[in-house]
Amino acid sequence: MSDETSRPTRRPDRDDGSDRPLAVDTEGLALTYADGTEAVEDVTLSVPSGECFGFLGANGAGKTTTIKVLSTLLEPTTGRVRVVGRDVTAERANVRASIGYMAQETSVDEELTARENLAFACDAYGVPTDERTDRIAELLDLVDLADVADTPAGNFSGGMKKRLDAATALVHDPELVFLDEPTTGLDPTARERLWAYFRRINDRGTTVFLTTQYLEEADRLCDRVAVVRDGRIVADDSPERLKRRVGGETVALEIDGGPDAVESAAAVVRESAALDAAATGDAGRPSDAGPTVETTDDAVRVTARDASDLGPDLLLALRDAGVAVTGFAVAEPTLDDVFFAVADESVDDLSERETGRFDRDRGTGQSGDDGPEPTASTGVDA
Ligand SMILES: Nc1ncnc2c1ncn2[C@@H]1O[C@H](COP(=O)(O)OP(=O)(O)OP(=O)(O)O)[C@@H](O)[C@H]1O
Repeated sequence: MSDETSRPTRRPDRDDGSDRPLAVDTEGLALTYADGTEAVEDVTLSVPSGECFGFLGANGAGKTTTIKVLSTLLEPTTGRVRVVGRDVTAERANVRASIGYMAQETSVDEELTARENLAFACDAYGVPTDERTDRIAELLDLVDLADVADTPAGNFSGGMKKRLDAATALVHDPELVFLDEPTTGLDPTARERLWAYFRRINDRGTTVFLTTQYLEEADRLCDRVAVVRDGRIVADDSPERLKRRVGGETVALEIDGGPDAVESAAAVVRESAALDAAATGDAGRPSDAGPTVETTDDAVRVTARDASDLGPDLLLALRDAGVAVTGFAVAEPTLDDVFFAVADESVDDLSERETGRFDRDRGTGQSGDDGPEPTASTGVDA
């Protein structure tokens, strides 16, 4: 992928005739800890090979517990859990050989150099001796640490340690890598760099399963995201489609002449045929409720699904009514809107299964090609 700033819509392994198994395939995954905490209650997911998948949730939602089950560190209490086509309980060793796991806490040995850390990981994963030198050199290049290969990791910045950690998880060339909140605590520049490496890893064909609290991270990196709340999936779709369904777009029409002129313009907008047509879309969800028209001191703001499509017709209606529009801007929804909507307990579920649009055989929703470009959003510390 060439663009380092936003994730183009990609549809890996959907219609390419590939017979690779789903990278992650769970049905009703649940895990209750020994003290009775029901950390994960019902997680049903299918992640196709090659996807960059984001698993979002607030603190305590069940992300790490789920990832530990998927990476065979914890046994599920109930449910069917298959990873790279194998059952995580019955075929644990085979699953382990095919996956990499980057934990939340950095696990590099600070006494060892970057190269020695990777050599140690090669030992641990049983990488054939004759492949090690090339593999280590390739990974040091991948994460941009070749120049400091022989420097002790204790001298590295937090971002460099994370990059080394990511490389360590890849020494055995796994089909699938789990990254558990990989950029937590890093500054924006280090985070940005790490994203570039994750893209490279994914672009080489490794499936990426990423947990994060940073919505921008999911937006920028992931083909698809699921949001977990209280151990259950409450949304599952491409970032573009989730944003469109939850947030709606807002068109701001700037009007000269003060509040009275703005109110007159709002009346024209409310009476317009364009708004009437938009109001007859799908109903029943917050995003699908009809368009809303609000006013500020100097603008009329129209929020609706595909509000940008309404813009030209609204401009025409205002021109025909003799209203001067001095500015026009479209604000796109963000993943924050999705997150806050599903964090709000009054919105039960935005998953594709519930809306009937999820096609489990394809493993994802339909293309979001016509969706808005991903926009930057802030982290959530809920
Ligand atoms: N070993 C444990 N024993 C008992 N309860 C646990 C244990 N580990 C986690 N929990 C609880 O399980 C729930 C889910 O925790 P988990 O760590 O999976 O969430 P998370 O989404 O990864 O959160 P965070 O972002 O804070 O890491 C929480 O209520 C947590 O307190």
